[in-house]
Amino acid sequence: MVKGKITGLSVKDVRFPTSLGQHGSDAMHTDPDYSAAYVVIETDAEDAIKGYGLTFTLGKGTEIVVCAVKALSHLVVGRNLEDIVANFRDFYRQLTSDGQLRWIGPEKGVVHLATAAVLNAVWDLWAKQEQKPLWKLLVYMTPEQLVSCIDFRYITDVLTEAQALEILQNGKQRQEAREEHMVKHGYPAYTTSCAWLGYSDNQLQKLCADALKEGWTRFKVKVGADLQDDIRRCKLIRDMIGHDNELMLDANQRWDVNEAISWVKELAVFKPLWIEEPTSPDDILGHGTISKALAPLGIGVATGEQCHNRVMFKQFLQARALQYLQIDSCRLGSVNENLSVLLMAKKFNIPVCPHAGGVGLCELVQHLIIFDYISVSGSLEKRMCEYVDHLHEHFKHPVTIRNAAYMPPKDPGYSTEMKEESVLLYQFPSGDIWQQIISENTEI
Ligand SMILES: C[C@H](O)[C@@H](O)[C@@H](O)[C@H](O)C(=O)O
Ligand SMILES: [Mg+2]
Repeated sequence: MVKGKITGLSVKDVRFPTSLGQHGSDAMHTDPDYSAAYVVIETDAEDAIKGYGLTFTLGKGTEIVVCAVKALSHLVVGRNLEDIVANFRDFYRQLTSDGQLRWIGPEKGVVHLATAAVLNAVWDLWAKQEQKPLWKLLVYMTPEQLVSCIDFRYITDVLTEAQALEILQNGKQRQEAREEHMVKHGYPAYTTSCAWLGYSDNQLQKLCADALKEGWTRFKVKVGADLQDDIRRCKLIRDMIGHDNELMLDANQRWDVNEAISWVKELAVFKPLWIEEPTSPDDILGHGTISKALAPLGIGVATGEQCHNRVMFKQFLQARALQYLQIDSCRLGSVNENLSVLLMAKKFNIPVCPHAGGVGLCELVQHLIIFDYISVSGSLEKRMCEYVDHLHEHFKHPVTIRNAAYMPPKDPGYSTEMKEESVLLYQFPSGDIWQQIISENTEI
């Protein structure tokens, strides 16, 4: 039973200088400093449990998300947690439909990233008070409770509340067996850690060899800046992993539509399973054109990490413009909006392969995709969750990867809580790490 009134909400700008090692670099984001707007909510409950939430950014601009979180806080502080979870849809709508704030959205951009950070903290608090990892809180909620958390506005033309209920009721069948499978085998993952665009060939080969030894069988490589480089690096990695293992490509929105088609055709020889973000994340029809052109080659289109909201995902699904749907735990309106997208993906029979990496994205999205398998999709076919091997040491309950699979978290909450010393050290710009970088004037 949840309790307590939210008495405080704080938000911090926490940045990790990953650009110094080119970790996370791609054809469009050549110097990412993996960062987070990190939210902590407190209540007056005796248990003094706090809720931790975050959204993911690349360094610059995190301060703007911090401002947006502060702009939302008047809707959160003073609310009873019991009222929030009993009317979660209403609370979601209050955060996303404030008559003035929605003008800088609606449900997109900075204000939606801020909404994600705040709601992620609320879900963390709720799961902790129920003493369950979030995935288990969701699995053991009734279909009615789950549906009550979803704002169906703008998607009822493809998913009504009644259709969502039916999917979830069907999902209750044999869910114990699927939960057992998750606890025993975990959720299948792929790695992006070997082939960031800024890594040298030697780095790529060393990391790939290490990953193969660790049992990884699915690899994603960054492409899009230079075709000859892409051909060389794709050949390198394909030769190392062999033809029994999966290779995916990620262009991070670099190309125009026709350029994407011709460029990927040049890389088809390496038999990629998908091309990720081939063009603008806003170009739904463009993704459809690319999907159709590459289908004869057996190459799918994957996208979602920068897809604003459920309405965009609805149209991607309606237009058959993607073959792999990549939800993100911090881009969409938290668990609430991710639930609606998981249900729409099930309705269209499209596999969900979540985006992860960054700061905490692995820690968070593992809960959502484990729930998806147990209670919504019921399938692991053509499904895998991204894993990136950076920054887990800064979390109190970091992910556990075994045999290239996410093992279900056991600790209560949404795995969002960072170590206090990490927050202190990497807070921007006051943290010691940043004071040192700034004083050395290291190009950052
Ligand atoms: C800037 C980031 O590292 C992106 O390159 C990363 O999220 C990437 O798109 C991915 O799919 O992991
Ligand atoms: Mg990507």
